[in-house]
Amino acid sequence: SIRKFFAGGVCRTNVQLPGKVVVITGANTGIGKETARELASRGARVYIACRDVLKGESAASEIRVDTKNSQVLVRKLDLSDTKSIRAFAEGFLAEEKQLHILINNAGVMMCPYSKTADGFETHLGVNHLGHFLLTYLLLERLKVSAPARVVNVSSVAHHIGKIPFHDLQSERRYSRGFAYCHSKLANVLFTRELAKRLQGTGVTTYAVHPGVVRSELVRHSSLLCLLWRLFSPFVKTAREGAQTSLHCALAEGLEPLSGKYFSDCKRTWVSPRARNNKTAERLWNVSCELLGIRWE
Ligand SMILES: NC(=O)C1=CN([C@@H]2O[C@H](COP(=O)(O)OP(=O)(O)OC[C@H]3O[C@@H](n4cnc5c(N)ncnc54)[C@H](OP(=O)(O)O)[C@@H]3O)[C@@H](O)[C@H]2O)C=CC1
Ligand SMILES: CC1=C(/C=C/C(C)=C/C=C/C(C)=C/C=O)C(C)(C)CCC1
Repeated sequence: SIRKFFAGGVCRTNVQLPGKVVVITGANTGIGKETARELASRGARVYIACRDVLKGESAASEIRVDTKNSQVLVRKLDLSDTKSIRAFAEGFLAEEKQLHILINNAGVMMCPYSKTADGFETHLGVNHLGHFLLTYLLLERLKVSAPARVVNVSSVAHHIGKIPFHDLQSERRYSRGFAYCHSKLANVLFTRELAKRLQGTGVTTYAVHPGVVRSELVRHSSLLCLLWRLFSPFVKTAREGAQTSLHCALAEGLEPLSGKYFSDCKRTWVSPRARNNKTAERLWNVSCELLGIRWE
């Protein structure tokens, strides 16, 4: 019963997905892979968008066998390179007329200071800007497929994040823990602003905290690796961690809660900074400037 308590909320909807198209970033492992497995088992065509196609293929073949759904496809997407994001989107748009569910799941945590191919600090570049650009490029397909949903996997860590507009690339000061928290706050603010701009389109969006989950996310921190192992009965499995993403992607009647943040399959409070419309709008504008896009 202790395990059951820590396993958290469960996605209880029976919605089936024949004919539906799903893209999940970082679905070769961890929470993303389990999300992909469940959506494939419900009959969707699932695109595993990942930076390492070999790892993606190994996850996909396991899911195909497990779910008896042959429509699990792997495509290259490196969120640390806008050229790769554009190439992925171009390929996808040529291949698919519809997109019903986009799950922005991939993430990095506490990596040593580095920059993406476009000169963005890696947490900001991969966790926020990469998904921001991907969503922008796929948005028309989501709109024509409405009702459609965008799920952004954030974290409870957003509570200690803030958006350092004066030093967005952390060039003056870098803390790998805080850089992660800032990027997860950016996910919540992006969700909030996106929901506002998508009103009336039939596309809705949700931010998610999956729980504390056993996965490869802690790979850059030996302390967290140790903590995760020591407290393993209290840490969710990846399947348990996928439940809130699945709930936000599938549950009926969630549309009025577009832009909100969920944990354990329930709407949950966000930090005051994550409720600031001015910050959300400013982050939106700065993100467009950095990426060289016009997104009204
Ligand atoms: N685990 C936890 O306790 C928590 C996780 N989260 C969030 O959940 C999400 C999933 O994380 P989780 O499954 O735990 O972690 P994992 O590390 O197991 O999975 C992360 C995925 O993101 C991919 N990824 C990393 N960088 C890039 C990139 N540049 N381009 C494309 N894909 C990339 C990884 O690919 P590769 O395998 O090639 O490295 C991997 O597929 C993240 O957004 C994370 O912030 C939030 C709160 C807690
Ligand atoms: C205190 C404590 C824990 C540590 C929790 C931590 C450190 C959570 C970090 C969450 C992160 C990094 C989220 C990522 O987005 C455990 C191991 C659950 C066991 C119970 C006691």
